[in-house]
Amino acid sequence: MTPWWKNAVIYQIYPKSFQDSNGDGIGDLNGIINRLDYLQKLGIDAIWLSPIYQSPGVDNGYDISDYQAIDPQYGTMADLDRLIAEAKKRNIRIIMDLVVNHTSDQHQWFIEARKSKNNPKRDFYIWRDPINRHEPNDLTSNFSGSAWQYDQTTGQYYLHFFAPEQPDLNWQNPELRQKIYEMMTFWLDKGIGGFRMDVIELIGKEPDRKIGANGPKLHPYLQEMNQKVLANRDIMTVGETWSADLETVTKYSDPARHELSMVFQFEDQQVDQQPGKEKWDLAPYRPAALKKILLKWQTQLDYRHAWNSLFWENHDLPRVISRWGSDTTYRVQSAKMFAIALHLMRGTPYIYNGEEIGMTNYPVKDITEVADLESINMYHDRLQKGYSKQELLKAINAKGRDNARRPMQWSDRLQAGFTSGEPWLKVNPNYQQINVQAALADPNSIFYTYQKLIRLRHENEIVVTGSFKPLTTSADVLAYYRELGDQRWLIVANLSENKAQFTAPDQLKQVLLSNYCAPQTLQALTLKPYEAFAAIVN
Ligand SMILES: OC[C@H]1O[C@H](OC[C@H]2O[C@H](OC[C@H]3O[C@H](O)[C@H](O)[C@@H](O)[C@@H]3O)[C@H](O)[C@@H](O)[C@@H]2O)[C@H](O)[C@@H](O)[C@@H]1O
Repeated sequence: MTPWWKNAVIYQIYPKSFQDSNGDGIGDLNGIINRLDYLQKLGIDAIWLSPIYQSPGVDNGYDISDYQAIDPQYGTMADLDRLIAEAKKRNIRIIMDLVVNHTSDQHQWFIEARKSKNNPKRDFYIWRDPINRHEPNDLTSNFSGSAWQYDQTTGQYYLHFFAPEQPDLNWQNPELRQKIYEMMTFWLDKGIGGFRMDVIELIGKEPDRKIGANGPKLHPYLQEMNQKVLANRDIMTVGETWSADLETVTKYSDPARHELSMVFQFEDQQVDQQPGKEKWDLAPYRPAALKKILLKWQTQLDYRHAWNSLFWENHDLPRVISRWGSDTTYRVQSAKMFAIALHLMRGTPYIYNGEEIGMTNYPVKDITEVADLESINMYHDRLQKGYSKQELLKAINAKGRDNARRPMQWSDRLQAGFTSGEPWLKVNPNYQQINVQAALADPNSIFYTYQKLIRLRHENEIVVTGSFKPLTTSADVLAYYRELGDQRWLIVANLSENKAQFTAPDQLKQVLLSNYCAPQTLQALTLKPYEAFAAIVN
C-alpha cells in the first residue's frame, strides 16, 4: 500500500513570521490555529512546523534549551495540543522539527557539561584539549569562523558546527541517544505526524578525522533510532541532508533499510554558486543547469527503493521567483511555472509559507536591516578579508535567510495583517499588492494554481506512482511525461524569460492546467516567458 506521505503535500510554517495573535510582533501557535481554515482551503495534508521549543533564539529556535517545553513567545503546551487537535479535525498532520545535532548552550545538559571534566553530562558534548594552545584542528562552522570554542572553566574546546551557542551533541554516547529517543517518543505519543530532522547527516561526525557529514556511524544511528522510536507508527520522517547524492538518498530512504521516509537533497540549490565555494560566492543562473539536475533526480533515483522530496523554498533559502524567475513583470507567470514544473514530478512536494501567493525577496540596503546570524557573521568575516560592502550586500540580497523569513502577507492592512504591533522583522513593502486576501479574491491567482496541483495529486495516482520520462526539448524548456497504465500526461515548463519553440509528438487530449491561455496544439508552439502547462495526451 502507498504510505500517506507519498500522496501528501506538506506546508512549512516558520512560526515566528506566520501569524501573530497577541500583538507582540511575533507569530505564535494561536495565530497558526486561526489560519488552519486557510490551509485546509489550500488542500495541504501536513504542516512542518519550524522549532517552537524553548530557546534563547540565537538561531530562531534551532538552538533548543528544552526539547519538551514550548517557548513562551509561541504559546503553551496546551496551545500546541490544541493545534494538533484542530489540525487533525481538518485532516492535517503536524510534523515537528527535530534538532538533535546540537542543543543551545542554555540547555541543562550543556550547563552541567561545562561545569567540570568529570560532570556526568560532560560526554553529551564533544570536548578536546588545545593543541599548542590553539584549536584542536581547522574545522570551520557553517556560521563562519572556527568550529571550536574555548571554554575557560575547564580549559578545553567544544565543537559547534553552527553558532558557539549551539554546541554539537556527542551521538557516540549511548545515554545521550537514549534521552533523544525518549524525547521523540514523548512527541509521537502526542499524536504528531512525524519529524523533519535538522542537519541529520552530521550526527555521525568524527571531528578528529575532520568528518562532518556522512560519518561511518550515521546510518547505524538512524537504524537504531528507527528501531527504538519510529518503527510501527504511521508517521513520516524527512532528513535535511545538504551533501546527499543518489547513493546516500537511497541509503536513507530505502524502506528495506528502516531509516527515514525521505530526505531533502539540495543539489539544485547550488546551481548559482561557484563550484567548490560557499553559497555567497554567486555564479550566474542558467536554466539549463537547473533542468539537468532536476531530470537527474527524476530519472536516476530508483523510486522503488528510495523517495525524494520536492521543494523550491524553505526558511534558509531565498524566494524562488526572485532567484530564478521574475519578481516583477512575470511574477505570477513564473510562480505558477515553478509550481507546475515541480508538483507533477515524482516525490513529496513541500510549500514554504508565502510561496503559494508568490512572495518575493526583501531588498536590504544596509547590514543593520539584517537579523539572521549567518548573514551577519559572513558579512563581518568577509569584510575583514577585504570584500567590499557592496558585493556582500549583493550576496545577502541574493541568498540571505531573512528573504523568506519576512512576515506572511495576509492582507493590505497595516503590517500586512501579520500583527497589530511592531513585527520582529519588517514586512515587505509590496504587501499591498501581494497578499492572501488579494490571492483568494482572484480566481487566476497563484494560490489557485497550487490548490489545483494539490488536488491533481490527491485525485490521480499517476502523479504519485506514474513513471517519469523526459522529452528532449530546447535548452531552457523542461518537459516530461508521467505514465501509468494507458494514461499519459505531458508537463511543459519554459524555465526562462525568453520565448522558446516547442513540439511534442503527441495529440493533445485535455489541458489540465496552464499559466497562460491553454495551448490548442503541441506542434510548433512558441512558448511565452515562463509558460507552463500540464495536459493529458495520447
Ligand atoms: O540548526 C542549524 C541550522 O540547521 C539547518 O540548516 C543548515 C544550514 O544549511 C545550509 O548550510 C550548509 C551548507 O551546506 C553545504 O556545505 C553547502 O554547500 C553550503 O552551500 C551550505 O551553506 C544553509 O546555508 C544554512 O543557512 C543552514 O543553516 C536549519 O535549517 C537552519 O535554519 C539552522 O540554522
